[in-house]
Amino acid sequence: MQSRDPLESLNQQQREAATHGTGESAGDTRPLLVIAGAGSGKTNTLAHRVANLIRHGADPQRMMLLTFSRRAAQEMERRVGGVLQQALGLQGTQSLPNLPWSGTFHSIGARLLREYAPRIGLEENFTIHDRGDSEDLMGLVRHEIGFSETKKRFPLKGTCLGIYSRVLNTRDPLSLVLQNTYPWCTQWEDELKKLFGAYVEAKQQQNVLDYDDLLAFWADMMAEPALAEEVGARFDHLLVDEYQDTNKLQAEIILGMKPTGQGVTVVGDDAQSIYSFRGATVRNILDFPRQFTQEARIVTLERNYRSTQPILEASNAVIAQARERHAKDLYTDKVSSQKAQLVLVPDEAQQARWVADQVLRQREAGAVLKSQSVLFRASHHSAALELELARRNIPFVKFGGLKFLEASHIKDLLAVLRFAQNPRSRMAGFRVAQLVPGVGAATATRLLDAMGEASDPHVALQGFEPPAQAKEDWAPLASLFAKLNDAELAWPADMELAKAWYQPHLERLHEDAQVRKLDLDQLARLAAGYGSRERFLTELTLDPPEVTSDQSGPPLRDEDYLILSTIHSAKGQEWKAVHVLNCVDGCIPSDMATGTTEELEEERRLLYVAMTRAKEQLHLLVPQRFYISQQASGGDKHVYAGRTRFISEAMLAAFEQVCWPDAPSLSAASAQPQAPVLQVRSRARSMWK
Ligand SMILES: Nc1ncnc2c1ncn2[C@@H]1O[C@H](COP(=O)(O)OP(=O)(O)OP(=O)(O)O)[C@@H](O)[C@H]1O
Repeated sequence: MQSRDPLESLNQQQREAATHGTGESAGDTRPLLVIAGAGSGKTNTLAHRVANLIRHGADPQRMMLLTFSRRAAQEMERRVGGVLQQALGLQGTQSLPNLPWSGTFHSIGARLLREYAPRIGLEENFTIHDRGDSEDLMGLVRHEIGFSETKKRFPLKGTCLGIYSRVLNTRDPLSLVLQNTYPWCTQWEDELKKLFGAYVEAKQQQNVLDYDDLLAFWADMMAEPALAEEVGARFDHLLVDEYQDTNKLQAEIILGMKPTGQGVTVVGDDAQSIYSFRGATVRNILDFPRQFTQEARIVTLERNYRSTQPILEASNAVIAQARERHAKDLYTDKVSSQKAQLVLVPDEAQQARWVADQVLRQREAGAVLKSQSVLFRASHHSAALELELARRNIPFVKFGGLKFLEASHIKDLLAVLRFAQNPRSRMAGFRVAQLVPGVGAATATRLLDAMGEASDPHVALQGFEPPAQAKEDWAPLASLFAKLNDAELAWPADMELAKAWYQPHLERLHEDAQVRKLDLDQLARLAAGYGSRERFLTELTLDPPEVTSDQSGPPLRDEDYLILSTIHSAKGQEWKAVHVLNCVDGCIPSDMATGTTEELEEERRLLYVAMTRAKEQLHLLVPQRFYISQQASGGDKHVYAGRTRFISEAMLAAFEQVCWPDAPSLSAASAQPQAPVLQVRSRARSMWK
C-alpha cells in the first residue's frame, strides 16, 4: 500500500501546529500553545501532531499525553493510530506504536507516585479513594472529632471535602478559599483546619490517597529540582489537551518537568473554560505564553468545521461579550438559511413535550436519535424530560451531572453491597446504618465499634440492639444482611435483595424517586455483567460508568438512542441537532453562580460551549414559568423566568424566535391561567415553622 501525506487533510494553521519543531522548523524549541476555537479540529490536530512527531523519530515511550478523561485518552490513541496507519501505509493487522504514558493527570500521577514511592516517603501499595470514599472518610473523621454534633450546623461532609480539595488544587490559603467560595463557612476556619489535619492523618494511617493527593504529591515531587529533572528527562514531549480546564497544580507540574518549555505542547480554548468549580483556572491558558524560560509560539485555529454559519454567528455573538480572552474570529463556509432558534414555551412540562416532539420529527426526517442531543446546565433539569421520554418510549442515555457513582441513591445501594462484602468497612457501614430512620451517627458508631471488636462481625450485627424508635425498621436490615451473608447466595441475587430493601427508603428520601429508580435498575443491569460481588465492586471503582438513566436497558452499540447530557459532559462532542434546556436566568447563569464576575463569565462560556456543539440545528428553550426544586425550605416554588442575560436584545437578530404553543400573546400575564396566585402548600407548612 502506498503511503500518503498524512497532513494533506489539514488546513494551514492545523499544519503549522502539527509540524512545529519538526522538518523545516526543526530548530524551533519553543513551547507551543494551540488556541483552538470551538469545532476547529483541535483533537484532529493534536492527533496529527503526535503522529507527525513519531514519524520524525520521536519515541512513543518518551511522550506524555495528558487528557481530560480516560475516554479522551483512548480516543486520542485511536486517532493517532489511524493517522500513522495511513501515513506509514500499514495494513490493519500490522501493529502500531502505543502510547504507554497517555491518560488523565490523575492516572499518570498515580503511576509515577507508585514508581517513586520509596523516594518520596510513600508506601508503594497505597490504594486510591474515589470521591465517594473520600467524602465518607471526611464524614467519619468529622464525626469522630465531634463536629457533627455542634449546635450551629457545621458544614456537611461534601462541603468539607469541596473546601479541602479547592485549597489543594488552587494552592490558595484556606481563609481565601472560604472568603471567595464558601463565605457561609468562614466562621468555621479553625475547626476546618483541625478537621483537615485529622483527615490527612486518617488517610495516612489507612495508606490511602485521594484524587487530590495524586496531583498534589506529583506537584510536590516536581518542586524538588533533582526529582523534577529526573522525571522531566524521561519524556521528550509533553502534550496536554483541554488545557483551559487545568488548575494551578497541573500548571506547576508541567513547568516543573519542563522549565524551558522545550517539548511542551498545550491545546485549548479559553472561551470554553468551564471547570473553575474544580479549581481550574482560565489564567493557565492566558498566562502560558510567558511562563517558561522561552516564550511560547502561539498558533490559532480559527476555521470552524462543525457548525453552519448562522449557528456560529449566534455563538460568536454570545462569546464576544466575554471580558478577557485570546482574540480569535471563528469562521466557517457552511452556509445555511436556518438560524439558531429561541423557543419560548410556557413551562418545563411543555418544554419536555416540545423537545420530545421535535426529536421525533427530526427522526422522521432522517436524523437518527444519536445525532441529536439535549443539553442542560444541571443534572436535575432533565427530570421532566426523562419522564416524558420514558412515557413515549424514546430511548435515551444520560451523561454527566452527578457522576453515576456519586449520586446518593447509587452510593446508598453500593454501600449496602460493600458492607456485605467487607463488614469491617466503616465508611460503608456508617452510611448504611443511617439509612434506617431513627439511627444517627452515634448509633452507627456504636454498631461499627461492636462489629470491629467482635470476632465475627456478622454475629455482632445480628445481635445489635438499635434504639427503640429504630427497632421496627432495623429488623429488615438485619434480615437483609443475614441473607447477603449466605454462602449459597449467587450473584447478582444480592443486588435484587439490596434493591428491594432500599426501595421504601428511596421513596422516603427522594421526591424524584421514580427517576432515581431508573438509575438503580441500570445499576442492576450493569451488575449482571460481572461474575461476583467482589469483581463488580472493584471494577466499578476503577472504571466508573458515566451513564445514568436510560429507558430501555443498556443500549447496544447499534441501538439508537437520544443523548441527554449536562453541558459539562458535552465537552468535545458534536451533534447534528442540539436542544438546550432552560435558557433562562437562574439556570444559565445558574443562580448558584452569580456571585462574582468570574463565575458569571464562566456561565457565559458554558452557554457558548453548549451552542457550539451543534452542527446544523440549534434550539435554545426558554420556559417562562420555571419550577424550582432545590430550595432550602424543601417546598414547591415557581418563578417567572427571563431569557438568559447572555442573549441581549441586540443579539436577537441572530436568532429565529418561536412561540409554542403558537399563541402570540403567550408572554402576556393573561396567557398564564395556571400561574399560582397563592402557594397554599407552603403556607400550610409555614404554619408550623
Ligand atoms: N482539516 C479538516 N478538514 C475537514 N474537517 C475537519 C478538519 N479538521 C477538523 N474537522 C472536523 O471538524 C469537526 C470538529 O473537530 P474536533 O472535534 O477535532 O474539534 P475541536 O476543536 O476539538 O472542537 P471543540 O473544542 O469545540 O470540542 C469534526 O467533525 C472534524 O472531523
